[in-house]
Amino acid sequence: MSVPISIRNITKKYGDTVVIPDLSADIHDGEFFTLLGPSGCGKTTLLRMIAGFIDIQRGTIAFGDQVINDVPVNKRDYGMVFQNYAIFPSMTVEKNVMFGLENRHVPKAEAQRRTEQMLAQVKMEHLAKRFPENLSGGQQQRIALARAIVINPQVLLMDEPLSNLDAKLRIEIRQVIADIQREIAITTVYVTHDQEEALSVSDRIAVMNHGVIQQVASPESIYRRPFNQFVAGFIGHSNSFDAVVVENVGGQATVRLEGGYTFAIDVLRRDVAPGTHVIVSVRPEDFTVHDSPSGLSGRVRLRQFLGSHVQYNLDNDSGREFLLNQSADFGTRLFQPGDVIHLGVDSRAVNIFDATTSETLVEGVLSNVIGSPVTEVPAS
Ligand SMILES: Nc1ncnc2c1ncn2[C@@H]1O[C@H](COP(=O)(O)OP(=O)(O)OP(=O)(O)O)[C@@H](O)[C@H]1O
Repeated sequence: MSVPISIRNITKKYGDTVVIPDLSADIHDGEFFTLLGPSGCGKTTLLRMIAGFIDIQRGTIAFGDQVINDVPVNKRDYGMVFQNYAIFPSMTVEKNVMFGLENRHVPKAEAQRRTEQMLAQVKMEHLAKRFPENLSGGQQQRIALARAIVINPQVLLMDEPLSNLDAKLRIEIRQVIADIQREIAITTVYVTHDQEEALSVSDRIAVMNHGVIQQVASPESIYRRPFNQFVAGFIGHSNSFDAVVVENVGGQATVRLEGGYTFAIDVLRRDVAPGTHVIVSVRPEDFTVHDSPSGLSGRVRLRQFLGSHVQYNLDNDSGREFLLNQSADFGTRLFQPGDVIHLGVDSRAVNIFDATTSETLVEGVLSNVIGSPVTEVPAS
């Protein structure tokens, strides 16, 4: 039976180097929870602490009500899928999947039945008698997944399971993983540094940097309402403009960008005073192109056709570069290097960050990190 995982005040040091200073998180029963962050941010370390390969120096990790700090690796009730498949080369596909059941002394007939059922679920029943060396990487990872979940563990742990596969197989296998995870509703902790992968499969994502969770939220919230500039820049691309709040009457605000372009927004926290220096963050797809010379101007430096859209590298009046994405529909006007494009911003889609703390000033957006201060939003 699947259980929630509770992580409280976890610390990890290697010598004097603190890799995880103090981390807490709640992973809900049955959810697909992804640890996402740049290389070296500590996501594998955290996963390996849950798995029991790395000691928990301080803090606790619990599966349901059971604190597992002192439970040995082989007594923790999880299935794990690794980057390098880690299936036994000397055993057939069928034997690989059955291995965990035999270890748990499941009666032979039942073990056989569950193995067949599992192989059908990962669409590998026709290859049951093959040896791993005769399987592709994608097929090996299907077997690794089957082997991890056939034992009905409380938790499924996955450490960059797709990173050895080519781009097309990555998409195919991530759909297999997401489908099966939803079907059996097992609490899953998934580590990746690939943002598209995280956005596509997760119920919630924890974005990490330097051993600290920056934000925990749904993929849509992480992308649309990042809690700070790190999250905004790590997930997709964000253009940042220096700006100042001109007026703010109960959250109905006017903001002026460097260069003078001024626009109205209604999502600013109402406690942000006029005169406050802010960073306005705009996704490349959240500009509108003006026919008349008004708004924000950018001179085209480079145009790249990317299939579904055209990407322009533009220079603003101060010579700073920013990106614009336009759909590549038939009939969309293409600009040439040297052209000046006049733009407005979709004010619902912009994000505004405090220039000093880098944290969001959009009303109601929280980091949802356990233990972090909750910003009070005044009642209307
Ligand atoms: N055994 C070790 N001794 C010393 N430092 C280590 C050890 N293992 C990991 N580290 C350091 O701890 C930090 C976190 O490593 P970790 O592998 O958890 O990061 P990660 O986010 O999973 O990165 P990647 O995606 O590259 O695997 C890194 O700076 C790494 O160099």
